Amino acid sequence: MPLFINRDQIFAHQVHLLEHKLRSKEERLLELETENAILHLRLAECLGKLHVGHEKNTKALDHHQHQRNSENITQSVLTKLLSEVQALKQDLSEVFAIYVNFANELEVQSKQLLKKVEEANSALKDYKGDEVQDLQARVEALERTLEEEKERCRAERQRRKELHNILVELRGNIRVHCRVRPVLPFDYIQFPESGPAPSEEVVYAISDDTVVVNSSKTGMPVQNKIFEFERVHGPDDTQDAVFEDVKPLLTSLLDGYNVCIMAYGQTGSGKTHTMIGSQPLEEHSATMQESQQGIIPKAAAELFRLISEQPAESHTVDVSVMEVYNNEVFDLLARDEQGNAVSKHRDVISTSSGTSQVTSLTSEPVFSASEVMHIVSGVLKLRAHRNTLIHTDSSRSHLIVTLTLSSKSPNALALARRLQSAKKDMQRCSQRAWWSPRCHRANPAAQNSPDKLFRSPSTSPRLSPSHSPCPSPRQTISPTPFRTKLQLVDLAGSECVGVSGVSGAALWEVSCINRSLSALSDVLGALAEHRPHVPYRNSKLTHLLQDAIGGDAKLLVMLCVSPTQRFITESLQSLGFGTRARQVHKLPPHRRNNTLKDK
Ligand SMILES: Nc1ncnc2c1ncn2[C@@H]1O[C@H](COP(=O)(O)OP(=O)(O)OP(=O)(O)O)[C@@H](O)[C@H]1O
Repeated sequence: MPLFINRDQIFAHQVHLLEHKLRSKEERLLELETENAILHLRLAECLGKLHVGHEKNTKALDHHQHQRNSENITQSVLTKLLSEVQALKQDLSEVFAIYVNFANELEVQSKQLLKKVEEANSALKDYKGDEVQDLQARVEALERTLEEEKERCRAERQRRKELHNILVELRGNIRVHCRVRPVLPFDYIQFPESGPAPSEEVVYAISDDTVVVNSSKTGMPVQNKIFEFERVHGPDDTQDAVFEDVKPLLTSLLDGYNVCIMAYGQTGSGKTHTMIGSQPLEEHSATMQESQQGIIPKAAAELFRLISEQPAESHTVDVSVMEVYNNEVFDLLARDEQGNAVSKHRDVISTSSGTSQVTSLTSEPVFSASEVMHIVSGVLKLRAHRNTLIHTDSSRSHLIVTLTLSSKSPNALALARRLQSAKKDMQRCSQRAWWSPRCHRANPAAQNSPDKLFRSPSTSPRLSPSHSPCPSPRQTISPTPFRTKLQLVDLAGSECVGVSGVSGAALWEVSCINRSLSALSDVLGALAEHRPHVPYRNSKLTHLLQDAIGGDAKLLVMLCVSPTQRFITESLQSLGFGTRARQVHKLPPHRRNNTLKDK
């Protein structure tokens, strides 16, 4: 190891040491600075916390101060309230004292009043003894008189009705009933912009014999047109209610009158509903609900009920059904060689006694109402129907159901009518005999045995016996059955071609329907005006119904009317037809001596 260390080396060594120390000092300084910064941070944190604590403290102090203030206020309010309660208590005790005084006073006063009332009552009793009792008696008497008057009025109304009915019968008037149906979906009018809208109701049944139509023309005030008929039914009237007023005619049938009930009205006005009922064809049977049945099933039931009250086996009933379609008569009970149901064309002829008759018309014996309806519902399928804009199932033909009643042991009234009728027929025939060779020629045929013409009811089907023109005196006293006819007619509906929207074959149908209804109207016009010629033969319908319309049968026209503005023209036309029908004075109805004619 060298002994001499030069100064530079020592110096360098010292510098190195000093540099080392400096570095250590600097490091230490850095550490201290870091610590200082941390301590600064902590200080800041502590200062922050101190500030928050100070704030909290201040708030708590404030709160405390506020509480103390509130307590002071509450205390003062309580003190005030207490003094007020004290004052109120004082007032209350004063009021109570007043009330007690008042109650005592009231008691004294009511006692005094009661005493006065008792005194007044006893005074009134003395008074009532004379004038009030007298007044009371007069009021009671007046009430009694009023009741009696009301009763008399009711009886008078009833009597007026009965007398009117007798008058109608004596004058031979046609009875007209009217039924206004309810508003139905097809009463709605289809507007291109807004779709369907209900048409306004304008036809009202205002009483049991009056219909009012609110008729308005554009720019004119509304006019009420009033129509009176023997009976008017409103939209709420049931099938039973409608039949109730038709029922007496069935008794007339057994008393020897021919009867015809005919439904007239525009298409869709409710004729088929009224005459048959409103259920699908298949259901037109005995099973149709009784309340839903129309006049035909109800009349058949009533007829058989009336027969059941007569001596057994005294009556037989035959049914025939025909339709007038496109002015031709069709027998709906006819059968082909194989026995299948076919509708066959038939002719209507006039007999020399002035009646009309359908040739070779098939009739079947029936023994109950359900049998009648079974046959009728069977042939309804053959009836012409069509779908029109107004009515989806519109009848295109006039349907005529005839029930012929043959009576072997007629009642006294029927016998009297028969005698009277026989006399008339003999007179008529003897007057005609001097000029009518046909009358003489016809007599031998008329003397045929009744058995040849009236087969046993069990043989079915059979042809209706044809009329012979003149009876002989011997025949008038022969004890053979006599016949009365119940004709039930569901006419096809009148309609405007434009409204029903039909064309082609359907147009021809409408034209035929309208022409036959107009012919019916013409016949009524001629009868009402007593014209010498009545144009029965202008249509098959009028020719066929000649006896019912102009003869001595009891005829009831059931007008069916739609209630809405949409069909007002047709409704007014139907009501006008009914009014015209009422004006017809026919021969007073009498029993026709069918025995003689049929022989
Ligand atoms: N009084 C009524 N109550 C309830 N519905 C009714 C009434 N009258 C008619 N209707 C209904 O109105 C519709 C038309 O009635 P209906 O078939 O009897 O008319 P219509 O006069 O016979 O018509 P058309 O002459 O075209 O055959 C049916 O659906 C029927 O059920």
